[in-house]
Amino acid sequence: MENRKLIKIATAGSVDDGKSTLIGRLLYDTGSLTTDKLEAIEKTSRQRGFDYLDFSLATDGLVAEREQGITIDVAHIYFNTDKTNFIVADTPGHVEYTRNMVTGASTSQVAIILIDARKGVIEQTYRHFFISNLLRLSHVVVAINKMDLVGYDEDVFLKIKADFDALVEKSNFQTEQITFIPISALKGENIAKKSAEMPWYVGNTLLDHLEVLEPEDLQEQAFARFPVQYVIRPKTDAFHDFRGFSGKLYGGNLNVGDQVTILPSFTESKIKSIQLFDQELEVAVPGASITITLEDEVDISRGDMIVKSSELPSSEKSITATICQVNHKPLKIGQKYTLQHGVNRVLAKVESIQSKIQTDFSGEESTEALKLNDIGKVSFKLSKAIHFDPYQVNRSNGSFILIDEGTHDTVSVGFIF
Ligand SMILES: Nc1nc2c(ncn2[C@@H]2O[C@H](COP(=O)(O)OP(=O)(O)OP(=O)(O)O)[C@@H](O)[C@H]2O)c(=O)[nH]1
Repeated sequence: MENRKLIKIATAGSVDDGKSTLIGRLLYDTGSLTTDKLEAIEKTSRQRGFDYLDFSLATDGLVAEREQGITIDVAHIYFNTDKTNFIVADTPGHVEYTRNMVTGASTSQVAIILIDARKGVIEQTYRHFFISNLLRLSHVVVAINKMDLVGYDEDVFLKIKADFDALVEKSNFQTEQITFIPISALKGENIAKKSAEMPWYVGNTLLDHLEVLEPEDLQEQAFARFPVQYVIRPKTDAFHDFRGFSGKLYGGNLNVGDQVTILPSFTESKIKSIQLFDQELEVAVPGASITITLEDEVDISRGDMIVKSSELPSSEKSITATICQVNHKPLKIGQKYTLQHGVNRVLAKVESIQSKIQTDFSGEESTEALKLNDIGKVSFKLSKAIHFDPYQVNRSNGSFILIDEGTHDTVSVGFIF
């Protein structure tokens, strides 16, 4: 199997900063646009009387997807270079940007925060950076766009960089890397080719920078977590003893012979075999969709989690989490929701709202309710324990959604720290 790097990117920008244009330009410069699409862009640009190609048209007509039961406009756009596959989660900037960005970014490793060179750092830039921070995106690229409209002036770039640096200072953000790149998405300056207009900029082009990133995959440094998706019990006699547990492995490796604990029963056994399609493995790595069998006959059902006995997660009936409210109905103290953690569902009652967090880094304030797009710290009592890791250790095992029991709508996304 070809082993190409996969980089997942979240884009964040305010209305008209040029997000669509940038994505279209990346598609164009990597040869990822179909001839049909390119012809349509050329035709529409001509009709509109432009003397340039309007790449913002490239992402038009993409279907909105449903993610985790949230009706939300997140389009996943794919492009690739010789070495790397990229997925961009494109979320509209204008409406409900917090919930859109949270959803789009929660599976990404890299955030591109767009800033209009004419406007500089604005309030929404704070929010975008805050969310990148909250979701632990390991790399942030600050793309200062529309440099053509400020005469490709280095001083404009330096001023915005200084303002952003001041924001980083205020935030205590432990990012691995923040990179500033002056670009013109429209003209293609510093996207795939180095700009002759900005000789003062000595760094990489955006595409080169994205290609050399080695985003630390949080999952790979964590503990092995294997939520069981299916229990396989073939009926034929030949396979009488076979009982396989299928699912996707998150976190660390699992090996044949590992002593494991099955949650929530806390029963112990040993891994007898690991299969990947029809291949027998000694070791399974994170991200692999595998079927495992155990030495003992253990009662396991969908939603149970198999972990190494030496690496147990936290098991708690009371949790405190950072919540982003993604529904018009506010979250209030005393309310009950269905909390979905992986494939498991438990009842959750809001015990207290500890604070609402200001996304401009000005601090926290007390509140009785969290409204749409608010972010806050909330404590819950659960009907049953969930078995979780902190989000910074294992993203999938450290996050959850809250579902309204009446409407079945997702009302919040939560991250346990
Ligand atoms: N001069 C110049 N104009 C740009 C550049 N990038 C984008 N634009 C223009 O800015 C306007 C907004 O660009 P879009 O790409 O539609 O912006 P957006 O951020 O996707 O906007 P929303 O879709 O509303 O979120 C369009 O008229 C673009 O042609 C740039 O680098 N230079």
